[in-house]
Amino acid sequence: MKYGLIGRNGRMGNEIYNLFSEKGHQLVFSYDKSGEFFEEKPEILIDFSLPEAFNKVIEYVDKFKVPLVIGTTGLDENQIKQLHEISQNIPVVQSYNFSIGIQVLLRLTKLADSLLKDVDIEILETHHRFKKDKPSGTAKMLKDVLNKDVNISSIRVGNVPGDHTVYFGTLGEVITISHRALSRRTFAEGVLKSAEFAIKSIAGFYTFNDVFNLTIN
Ligand SMILES: NC(=O)C1=CN([C@@H]2O[C@H](COP(=O)(O)OP(=O)(O)OC[C@H]3O[C@@H](n4cnc5c(N)ncnc54)[C@H](OP(=O)(O)O)[C@@H]3O)[C@@H](O)[C@H]2O)C=CC1
Ligand SMILES: O=C(O)C1=N[C@H](C(=O)O)C[C@H](O)C1
Repeated sequence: MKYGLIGRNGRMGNEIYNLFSEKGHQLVFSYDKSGEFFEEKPEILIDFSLPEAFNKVIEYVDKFKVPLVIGTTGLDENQIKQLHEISQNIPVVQSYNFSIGIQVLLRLTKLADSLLKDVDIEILETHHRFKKDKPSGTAKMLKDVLNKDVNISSIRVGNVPGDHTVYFGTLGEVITISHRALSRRTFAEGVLKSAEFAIKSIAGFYTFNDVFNLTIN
């Protein structure tokens, strides 16, 4: 596929570019703080940048009228609302985490919560020192599936790609459910699956859960 990448020069942009190149996909457009690269109209846009670039993302989606896969975290309510609005005309796949393992962690978290009574629940997320947002988007997704007021602790150390743990503590025992991304390649692989999914889909708002469901059914 011919794709466009917003945030091409970043850690994730680089990982996505390497994986997509290995698989024979061609970067024909990119946008970063340093400016724009344009070779031809892309068939799909991918955004892994920062919320500050969001207006440009919407502008480019409007211009190219192609599907969007967006992994940028720290988006506000209004930005999420805008993604829902544009999804009336194009397929949008949005997720704060594109790893398969986090899909499993979300399900395990929901299951543990449904089975335990009189339990204290805490979420801990650990990321590299360069991460700008806190708490992580994934921690917010975990809180959303629990659908209750759960405390999130955040640690920023070294070069950790992304660790998430949910603690369930009763007076007699503690269950911890953890996920560790070993590298950013795992996210890039999810992005590739999502791009292939989006290109074949009709307009609508999708998440990585929809992409994951296809891989297990
Ligand atoms: N959903 C998921 O699975 C994952 C999501 N993420 C999220 O992806 C995003 C990127 O992460 P990461 O690659 O580590 O971040 P980096 O800081 O390494 O990269 C950010 C990229 O965005 C560009 N950028 C930043 N601000 C602007 C702006 N105002 N206008 C245009 N371009 C801009 C930067 O351009 P320049 O280089 O020119 O400064 C850079 O290319 C983050 O939001 C992160 O939380 C990360 C991993 C997985
Ligand atoms: O910024 C990162 O690096 C990551 N961000 C995502 C998040 O905020 O949840 C996903 C992953 O943990 C890596």
